[in-house]
Amino acid sequence: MVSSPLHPNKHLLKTLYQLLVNNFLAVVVVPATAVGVLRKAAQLGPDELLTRLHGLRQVHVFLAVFLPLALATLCLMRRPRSVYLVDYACCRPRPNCRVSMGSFTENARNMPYLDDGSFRFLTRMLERSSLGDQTYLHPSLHNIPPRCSLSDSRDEAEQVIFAAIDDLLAKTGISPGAIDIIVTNCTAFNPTPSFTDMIINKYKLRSDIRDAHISGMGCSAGVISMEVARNLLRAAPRGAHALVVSTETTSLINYTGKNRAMLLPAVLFRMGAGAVLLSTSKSTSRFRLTHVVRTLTAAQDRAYRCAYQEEDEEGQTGINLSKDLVAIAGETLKANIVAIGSLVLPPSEKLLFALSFVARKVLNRKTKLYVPDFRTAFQHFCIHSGGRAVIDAVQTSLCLSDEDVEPSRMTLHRFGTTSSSSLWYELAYIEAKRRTRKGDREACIYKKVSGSTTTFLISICE
Ligand SMILES: CC(C)(COP(=O)(O)OP(=O)(O)OC[C@H]1O[C@@H](n2cnc3c(N)ncnc32)[C@H](O)[C@@H]1OP(=O)(O)O)[C@@H](O)C(=O)NCCC(=O)NCCSC(=O)CC(=O)O
Repeated sequence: MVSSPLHPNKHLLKTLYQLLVNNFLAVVVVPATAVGVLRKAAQLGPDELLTRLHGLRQVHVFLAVFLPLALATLCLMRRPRSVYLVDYACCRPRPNCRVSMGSFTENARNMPYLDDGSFRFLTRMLERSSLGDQTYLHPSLHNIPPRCSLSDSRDEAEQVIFAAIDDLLAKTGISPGAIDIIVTNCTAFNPTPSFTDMIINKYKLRSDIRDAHISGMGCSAGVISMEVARNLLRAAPRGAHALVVSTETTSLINYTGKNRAMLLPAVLFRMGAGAVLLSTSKSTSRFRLTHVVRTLTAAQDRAYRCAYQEEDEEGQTGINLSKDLVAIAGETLKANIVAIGSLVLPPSEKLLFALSFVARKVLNRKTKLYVPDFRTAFQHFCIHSGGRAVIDAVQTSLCLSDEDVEPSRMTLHRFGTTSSSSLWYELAYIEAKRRTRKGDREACIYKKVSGSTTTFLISICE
């Protein structure tokens, strides 16, 4: 457990402080104003009050009522349309794709390109990875040596994408013809025709559909897809539907060299996909999307290179996961937290943060900056399960409990790193454990290649 429980007295004091600061208007301002008005009225007396009321001109009364009402209406009309999540589905790959630790190790032992040192590194990392015995890899990667042809990668993409969409259509009962927008994302595999064309062809979607595919943007591309779909929906007629599909093909892990940093993806990445239906209609929706907050640090060279597709010294292509990745994720998250905090934290946490910030600036640079208690803003956390060390780093940065990070650890254990779709597996885990209630808020925190952290918040309106 990262956060230790507070002493009962301190806990009571903190609860009182939160009640007072978070309800400052109701507890202090409103009663103080009411007392002031009543005292003034008592001083004036009923006759003087009536005379003053009669003295008010009609135009003043009209302006006092009409202007605030007109302003409030204008603000409401200018607000962007709310976007809702109708439902989501995760692909569970076919049983023949399942890969146990034993078979992974056995296969690795027989891979002609792995020398003893690389084999020992791979198996040691696998033991330390927290992955379980039931993750999935496409059958082409069970081969010795692995087959990684275009048709194998296409087959893998079709398997996971169609399984997730079929499940989503069955859950929501929506007909494919009612889909107006499709956004897909996959970092490593971008064939022609594109993933959106593949879906349009399979489900015979309408010819006036709007589509976009996002590639090369790592694990947070799932959230970026949601943002793109949300923006397209806001411009579409009311009640339109957007389908978002996030996946990663495991062909990305087919590296046949000896560079340790490039062998690591083979340990962590596994098959998976998530499909999500969004709409601007609230009637059948289960969640409301609230904010998407992005912090991009790709301008910094260290962050830019932390997950880098390249050729090694022998010309073998792979994704190089830098040892700096975890530290950079932590640093980026801190910057991201300031942006999220200003949007979602209650005034009590903002005040404590502001006070510690001022104390640090004015009094002593060594004063520790207060880490806001994000559990006051969210009930659930879906932290990208990009590796045990990534989850550890976020847990420590945000002072989260073991229970808060359990969905991420369990998703890593059961499905491995499924990249951009891991969020949907985590949400499914939380729901399967019946931990969600109406009004709960969830924070989905993603770290993507080139050093950006994307945070994406959803609230449940089920
Ligand atoms: C791989 C691990 C499970 C191993 O756990 P450990 O507790 O054993 O880790 P550790 O730091 O002690 O390291 C153990 C050994 O591995 C080596 N090692 C660790 N990370 C390495 C790397 N990136 N490249 C090369 N070697 C590496 C260390 O040098 C050490 O070697 P020696 O013992 O010989 O000195 C963990 O380090 C982990 O989860 N790392 C994060 C993986 C990651 O980058 N995930 C992001 C995926 S990308 C993603 O999610 C998408 C995106 O970002 O967009």
